[in-house]
Amino acid sequence: MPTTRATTEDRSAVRTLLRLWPYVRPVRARMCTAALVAIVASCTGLVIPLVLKWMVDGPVADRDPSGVWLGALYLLALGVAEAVLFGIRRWLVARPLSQVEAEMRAALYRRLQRLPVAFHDRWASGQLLSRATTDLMLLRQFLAFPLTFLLVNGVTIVIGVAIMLVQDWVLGLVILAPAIPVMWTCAVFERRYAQVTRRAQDQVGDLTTVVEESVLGIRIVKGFGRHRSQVRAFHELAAVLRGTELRKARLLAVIWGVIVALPELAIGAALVLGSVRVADGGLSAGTLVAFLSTALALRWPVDSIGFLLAMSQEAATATERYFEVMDEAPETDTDGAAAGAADGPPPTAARAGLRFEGVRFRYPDAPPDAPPVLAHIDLHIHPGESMALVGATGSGKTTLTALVPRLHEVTAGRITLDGVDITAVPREELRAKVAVAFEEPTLFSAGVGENVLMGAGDGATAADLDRALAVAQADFVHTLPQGTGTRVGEQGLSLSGGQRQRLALARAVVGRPRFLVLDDPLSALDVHTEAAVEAALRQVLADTTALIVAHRPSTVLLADRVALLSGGRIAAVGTHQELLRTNPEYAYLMSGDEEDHR
Ligand SMILES: Nc1ncnc2c1ncn2[C@@H]1O[C@H](COP(=O)(O)OP(=O)(O)OP(=O)(O)O)[C@@H](O)[C@H]1O
Repeated sequence: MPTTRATTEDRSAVRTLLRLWPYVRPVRARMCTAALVAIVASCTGLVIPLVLKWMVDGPVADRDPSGVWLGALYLLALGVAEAVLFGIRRWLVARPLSQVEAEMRAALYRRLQRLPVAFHDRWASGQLLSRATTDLMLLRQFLAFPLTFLLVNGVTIVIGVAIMLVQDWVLGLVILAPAIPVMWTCAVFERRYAQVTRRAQDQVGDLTTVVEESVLGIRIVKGFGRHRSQVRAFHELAAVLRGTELRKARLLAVIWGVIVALPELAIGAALVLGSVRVADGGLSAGTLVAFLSTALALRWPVDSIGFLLAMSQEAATATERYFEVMDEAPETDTDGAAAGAADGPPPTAARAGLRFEGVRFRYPDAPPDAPPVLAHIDLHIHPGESMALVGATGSGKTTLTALVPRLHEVTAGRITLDGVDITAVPREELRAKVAVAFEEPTLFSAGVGENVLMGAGDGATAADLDRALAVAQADFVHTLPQGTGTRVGEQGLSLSGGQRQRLALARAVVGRPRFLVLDDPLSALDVHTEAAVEAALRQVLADTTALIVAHRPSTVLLADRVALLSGGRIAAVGTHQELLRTNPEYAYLMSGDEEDHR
């Protein structure tokens, strides 16, 4: 299962999180206002101990009931002000942050659409899914809460400690004593937590992949009675994830223990020391009350640091995982020197059509010592000609067809359309010129008509749709409950294989492409339907240059000529009959039902 596992050891969480700035920038004013409001709210809480001091040393000592009531009123007003301010903060950030999350998700989706097929070959879909969902949710939570509160709590702690030192510097120093061990624990925690978080988030991605694969492959799972082993595999992965989450919980428990216990001990020590000094008359009771209330008011800001740091680490990991995808180079529109030649020289007879010149191709993730899938391909398909591509299974036919619309890039050599290097043609233009249909037809969760019209530009009409459906012998569409508006289920699973293939073929021909690349498009059809499709397709192919991967003589007969792919080269080119006579490999590949088609 391909996943990416980056190391987080040398990562700076701050530097990683700073990469979020371009997305946060548009809402920076609201974020700053919200942080300011939160700081004011938090500091409002610190005024309460000072009111308490005033009450204890004043009205309480003087036994003045009206002064005590006034003090109580002040305390109530401060409490209400604090609550209202925190409410305003929440209101300020909620909407802008969901906007940030939505924008980041849209950017990720845009990038995924633009990343080359080689990237998608390499990445497990669950890893991408978990980045688009869990990771982005973690980022929103970080921006809404820890980002603000690490700042707010930091400021509150500094102001609170300053107030305590001003009240009584000896007791203040007692309270400050745990600061160094707490900071050291935080630093160690951060490093360890970063690694475990990364592992957990990657494991969520793996688990998502297993769930997705077993849902999509439910027929295979059931058909082969593999449900128990699938459940076992899921349980095993879930147990690994649970172990990692428990490790996270243990780390959190340790830091929480240290962060809570040490300051509590310090408060206890300050309480004893302060009480002794009040008894000796060296400290007023009001000052001790104010001091301890301030210390208690700082408990939450200090205690929360543990989980705020944990959430920040998770957010840093999520950012890292997000940018692993965003940093991948998307498909460029045109490449280097060839760009600009798209308008190119007018095609001459020798140059027109589809040409492969010394094309070599190796999959980027193939082992370095493996031979290239395509070693040296030279092939010329004339304008309006249809060429069948025949070869043993695994000889590279699908690979060769994928090079024409640039789903993969040639390793060496070049492919030209009407004399123009395909790398010089903007991809959008190239893919408008070249239509494709693959053996495994993918349909999207949309209406049948929408699925077919995906193959045409915006100007396509209902007549174009009907023509394409007729060519592909897909008239069964009209008998569906809502005709061409009928939605096909996820991946079109509610249709038969042959029906899906015919829709994919209709999608390929609906835009009247100049070049057509078909990868064994009729393999799932019965002979009668195949013959009908071929008859209709022949009219389409009359003015289209086509490359058709074929396994069966019936499909080969669609084409004007046949190319035999063998050993990474075009071993022979000729008509079906010529090759049958002169090429033993071709004759062998076509043996079986060839007699019916002579
Ligand atoms: N994404 C990939 N990464 C690495 N190698 C690949 C990839 N896709 C295919 N291959 C390898 O490339 C070779 C050619 O595969 P390809 O699918 O082009 O053959 P094919 O002639 O179309 O086969 P078939 O007739 O069975 O469809 C095979 O050895 C295959 O293992």
